[in-house]
Amino acid sequence: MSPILEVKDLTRNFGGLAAVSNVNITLEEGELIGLIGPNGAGKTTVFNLLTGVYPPSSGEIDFSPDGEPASIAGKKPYDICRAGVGRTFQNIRLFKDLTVLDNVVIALEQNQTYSLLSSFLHLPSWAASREEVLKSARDLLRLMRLDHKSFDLARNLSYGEQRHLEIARALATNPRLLLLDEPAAGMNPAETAGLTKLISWIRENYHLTILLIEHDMSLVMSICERIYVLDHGIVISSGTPDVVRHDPRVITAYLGQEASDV
Ligand SMILES: Nc1ncnc2c1ncn2[C@@H]1O[C@H](COP(=O)(O)OP(=O)(O)OP(=O)(O)O)[C@@H](O)[C@H]1O
Repeated sequence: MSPILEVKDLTRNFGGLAAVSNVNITLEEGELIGLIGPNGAGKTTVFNLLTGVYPPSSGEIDFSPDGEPASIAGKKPYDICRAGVGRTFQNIRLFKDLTVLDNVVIALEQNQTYSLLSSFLHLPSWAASREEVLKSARDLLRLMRLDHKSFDLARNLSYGEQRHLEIARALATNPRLLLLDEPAAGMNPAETAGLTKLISWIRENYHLTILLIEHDMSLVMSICERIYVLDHGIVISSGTPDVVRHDPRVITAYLGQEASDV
């Protein structure tokens, strides 16, 4: 059985800067893995390469949702999403002037196959599928504890709630691999503790593989089975939280930042 994701010698240059350099990452199906590193280490660039925001300068990305590896390097974001890679963003990206419910409905509808004509004519096939979409949207909002906010505008949610809504939207695309970019950013310790439990629960119940960028070390160390550490675009360490936490290269990389957190 192939790993669900195999990143091989992935490199991305911006002008003279190697933002990501010969990165190798392997994710087995069902794993919950952390990607950490100081500011500017290249973490979000890795996500942008995995989701087609940028093509790699070189290297390969094999995604195997059904055991058969297929290259997704350089593919368009929409195609990668349809293949089964969902993500959230460090800078929250919601339709802020739409309701919470509509934000999820739109994400769900990306996977719907009814024709434009049936939707225009409101045919029974469209109505049935619309009912299904609304039910799934409500289920996802309940799961993310946002059902009581369904008809609020997304812009009126708290920061933590907006992050929950982003996860609901990512789940709505029916991913096999979920990439979470700083899901706890801006949350208070109680919200972070709740989110930590929720991420584990989602992984189990949606049979997902999760790759997580996070600066909150308590979250990363408590739920990730393995961690990759990037610095200046290079993987400087990888292994269990215990191995990474005690790796002198990791401690050195974080010196000058909040190293004592690691
Ligand atoms: N589109 C771009 N054009 C030019 N440089 C870029 C671009 N995107 C990222 N970079 C540079 O690549 C390097 C890695 O950035 P990236 O955002 O991936 O780091 P990061 O580890 O996610 O940082 P942070 O933890 O601060 O979010 C940085 O030096 C950044 O300025």
